Amino acid sequence: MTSLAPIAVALDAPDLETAARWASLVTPHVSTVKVGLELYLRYGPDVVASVRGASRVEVFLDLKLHDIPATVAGAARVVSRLRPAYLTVHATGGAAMIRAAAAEAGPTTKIAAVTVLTSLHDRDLGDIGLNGPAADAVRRLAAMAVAAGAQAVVCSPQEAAAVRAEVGPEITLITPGVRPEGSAAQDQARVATPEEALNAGADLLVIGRPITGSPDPGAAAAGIAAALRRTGAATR
Ligand SMILES: O=c1ccn([C@@H]2O[C@H](COP(=O)(O)O)[C@@H](O)[C@H]2O)c(=O)[nH]1
Repeated sequence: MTSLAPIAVALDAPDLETAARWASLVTPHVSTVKVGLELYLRYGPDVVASVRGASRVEVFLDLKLHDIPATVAGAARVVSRLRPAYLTVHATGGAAMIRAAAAEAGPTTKIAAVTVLTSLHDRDLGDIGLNGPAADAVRRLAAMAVAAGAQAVVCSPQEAAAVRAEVGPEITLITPGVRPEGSAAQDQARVATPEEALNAGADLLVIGRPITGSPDPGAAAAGIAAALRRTGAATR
């Protein structure tokens, strides 16, 4: 049996039937499926069971919580009952907020701190009050988030090596902004290929539209997984 690729397929579908179909097609090949805001806001907690189906796939709940500590603590407590492997919060919510989320996440849920969205360019940072370039802001936010109890960090593959050096080997590095060679970047600004991301130290690659936009999402996921195995990147 071949091992599952360290890929979280972003199930950014407009409806549950499509998301569940994509999940059933990709789960023979990837370790994780990611549920984001569109699905969760439309269907609520039931969506997690629907995309899990009968598989043992890990679920990444990408809700990007960002509020005062007490509110985020309550949200983390409630969604931890769904036993997601990861739950995201925005690192810019600050250390107290991250600490509150980490205190409420169950033992099987890692709080993943989103540093600087991969859709932002260096030139966008000033407008949102962050001192750039993005690589510096990501490194600062990652260090703060981990010190506050985050067990995973979300950054672009372009910052993965610097973040790994900053936070050490125990923290799970998750990288969206992954595009196989020749795929359009779409609204992603800081991108790299799957092989580059893993070689830079990423543990889990978030890939959505390059897989789900394919006429055959199962084959697209299998192709990326096989390419990673061929280059040896997946066995880093
Ligand atoms: O910085 C971030 C944080 C989260 N995301 C999420 O990842 C996927 C990427 O999907 P693609 O189709 O591969 O672009 C999407 O669900 C985002 O919400 C991110 O892109 N960047």
